[in-house]
Amino acid sequence: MGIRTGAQYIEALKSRKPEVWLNGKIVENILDEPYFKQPAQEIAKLYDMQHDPVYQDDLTVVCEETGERMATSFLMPHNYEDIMKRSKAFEVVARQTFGLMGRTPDFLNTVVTSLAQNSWFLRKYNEDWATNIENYYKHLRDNDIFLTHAIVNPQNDRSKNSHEQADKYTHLGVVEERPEGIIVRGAKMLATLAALTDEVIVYSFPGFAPGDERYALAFAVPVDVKGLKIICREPVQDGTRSTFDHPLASRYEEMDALLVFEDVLVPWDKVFLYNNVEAANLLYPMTGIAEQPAHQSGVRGYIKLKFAVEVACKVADSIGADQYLHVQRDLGELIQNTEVIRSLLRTAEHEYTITEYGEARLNPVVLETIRGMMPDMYPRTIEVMQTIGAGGLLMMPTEADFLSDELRPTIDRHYGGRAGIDAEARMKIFKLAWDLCGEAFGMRALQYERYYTGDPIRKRAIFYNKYKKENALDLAEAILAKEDTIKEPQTN
Ligand SMILES: Cc1cc2nc3c(=O)[nH]c(=O)nc-3n(C[C@H](O)[C@H](O)[C@H](O)COP(=O)(O)OP(=O)(O)OC[C@H]3O[C@@H](n4cnc5c(N)ncnc54)[C@H](O)[C@@H]3O)c2cc1C
Ligand SMILES: Nc1c(O)cccc1C(=O)O
Repeated sequence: MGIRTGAQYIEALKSRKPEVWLNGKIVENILDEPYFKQPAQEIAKLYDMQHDPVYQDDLTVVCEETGERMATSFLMPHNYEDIMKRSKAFEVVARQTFGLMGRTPDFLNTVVTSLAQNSWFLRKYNEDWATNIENYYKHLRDNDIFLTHAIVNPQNDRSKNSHEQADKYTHLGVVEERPEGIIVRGAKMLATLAALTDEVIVYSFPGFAPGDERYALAFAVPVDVKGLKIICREPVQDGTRSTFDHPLASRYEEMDALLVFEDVLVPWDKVFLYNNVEAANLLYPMTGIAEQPAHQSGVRGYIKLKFAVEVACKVADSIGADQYLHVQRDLGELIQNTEVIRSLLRTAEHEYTITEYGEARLNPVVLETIRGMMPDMYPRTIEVMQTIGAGGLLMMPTEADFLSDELRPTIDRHYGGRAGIDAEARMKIFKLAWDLCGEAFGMRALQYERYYTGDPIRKRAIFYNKYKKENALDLAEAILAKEDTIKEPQTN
């Protein structure tokens, strides 16, 4: 089939009936539901862009195996050129949604591409797991499937491992083996966009202990598989809000969901890992899924940060507040933050290495530095936006007010900004800002940057411990040892 169009993506959505729960009811038709309509169109647009001559050479490449075009995010990176092709594709996608949709198809394409490129790891444990992930990659690539994922156990009792929870199947685990596959039961979170995807892949971040064998698994199923409940969180928009009043929330809602598997059959050929605590703990660090998706996340996060910083600058400029020294200082800080992330991305890409299996990987220390800094930089941007917009963020007439002939002259008189910024121009900027820094939509977007890659506190601690192990702190050691000449660092 090759690359899909937006219409083909929408047709596939229509052809399925996943069990999606929203506000206490099962959604009969996803696309009739106002909450999902616009976000589905945003995804469809990305599929259409793959066919647009303006974007096609960035978003797609010709697959060496099939001779057909495939999404660039399915390209297995072998050299710097591949890295930069992927980087450009990530950026083109991110710009279309201002980085606000984190789980566009390219994200999980990179996850599965990385797993398949590193199937040697699974093959060490089980030949079938390796073959299964290789075939699954081809299935996604050749049919341009949109995937969601659920890799975290729900927060039931974080002080206990999965096998110690109150119920054996609070967390997702295997109930029994059958000739045709495994039966799985229990919950996983936090499947972003699940209702709008074709299939779901399940695996886990490390953290399994002996006794957790039944929970140590990885597999994929269609989202409409029998027994799968997709329970959506409360929406941040109702699908009918004005695009004037909520330019972002009305378009880029990425609905998150808890997935509850009630005795779902996973066929053997879709099982990628099972009943093996060691393999489950090593999957993340050994298969490139700690690095390759971080490239997409880094590029997307950079675009989102840059966008939010630009909005903060517009807010300040529109009311003349950027004439004040402290506002200039804060905005200067935000702009420098975006430059730090941009520079780190280029460094991570430039300082790539080739693994013994021929995979090109970005510098992991630099990637992890981006992941460590974004949970501080993005909230800081939002904080600055809130403090510059101040009370004005709450003093905004609605689109309906603007449309009132009686009220409009008053609005025009009292809601304008500095010279040259009329009421409508200022309100458009402030409404954009409020979607980012006040609305539930913006708070979810902030929570995403804090947590999408895991708990930032533990991630920084892991980073420190690994850094300490791998670096000799040789400058400090040299002075402590009173060396006359300082040795040059070893390069590898
Ligand atoms: C908007 C959004 C979208 C997301 N999308 C997806 C998605 O599509 N797919 C997906 O699989 N995941 C997704 N994630 C989930 C994400 O992977 C998790 O939120 C993330 O891994 C953090 O885990 P947690 O939320 O369970 O927090 P927890 O790990 O429960 O942490 C909660 C608090 O408890 C502390 N804590 C908990 N356990 C420990 C411990 N062992 N040691 C020390 N401190 C501890 C933490 O420091 C933290 O302060 C998304 C998250 C968000 C916010
Ligand atoms: N956040 C991630 C995810 O959801 C899947 C795979 C990798 C990551 C990551 O940030 O490393």
